[in-house]
Amino acid sequence: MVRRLLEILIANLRVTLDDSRLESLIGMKNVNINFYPICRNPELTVGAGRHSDMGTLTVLLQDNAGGLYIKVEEYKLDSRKEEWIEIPPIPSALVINVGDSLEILSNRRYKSAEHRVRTSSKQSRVSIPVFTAPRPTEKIGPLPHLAELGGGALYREVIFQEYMDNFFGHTPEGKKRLILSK
Ligand SMILES: O=C(O)CCC(=O)C(=O)O
Ligand SMILES: [Fe+2]
Repeated sequence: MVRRLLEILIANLRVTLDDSRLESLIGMKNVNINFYPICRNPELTVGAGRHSDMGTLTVLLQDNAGGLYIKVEEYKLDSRKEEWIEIPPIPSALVINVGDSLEILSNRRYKSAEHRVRTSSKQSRVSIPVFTAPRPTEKIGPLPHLAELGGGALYREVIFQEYMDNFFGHTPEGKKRLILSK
C-alpha cells in the first residue's frame, strides 16, 4: 500500500522513478506500539512532543481515544497563522503522514506533518505507527527536475544514515532539524 501511495505522490509531481529507486525510498520499515497511560495532569504532561517523522511515509493506526494533533500553517501577505487541529479517530481508518524524507525529495512540494499527542485523564491510548524510510545508504535530495522547476534545491543532498545520526543525536523542537539539511 505504501509503495502504491508513493508511486502516486511521485507521479503527481511529474517525476518518474524506476521500481528499484521507489523500493529503496521505503526500504527501511519499522513498527512501534505506543501506549499512553491515563494521566492525572494532562496539562502538565506531554504524550508525544511536537515532531515530524523522519522517513518517507508513516501509516498510523490509532484507537478511539483521540489526542493526535497536527500543525496547520496559513500564510497571508505578511503574517503567518498556526493552528493545531485534532485528527479524530475514525474506526478502521489509517492516518498517513508525510515524513521529512519525502519533503526533501519533493523539494517541499509535500511538507512533512508536524504532530503531537496530548495525554488524557479519562482514557489510556494505544497507537501503532508503521514507519517507512529510505535505506540508510540511499542519497536523499530534491529530485533534479523539481529543483530546476522550483528555483533551486531547498535542501542539500544527504546520505540517509547521516540524516538519522543527526535526528537521533539532537532533539530539536518540532521540525527545526530540517533546516540542517539546507
Ligand atoms: O501516537 C500517535 O498517534 C503518534 C505517534 C507518533 O507520532 C510517532 O510514534 O512518531
Ligand atoms: Fe510521529
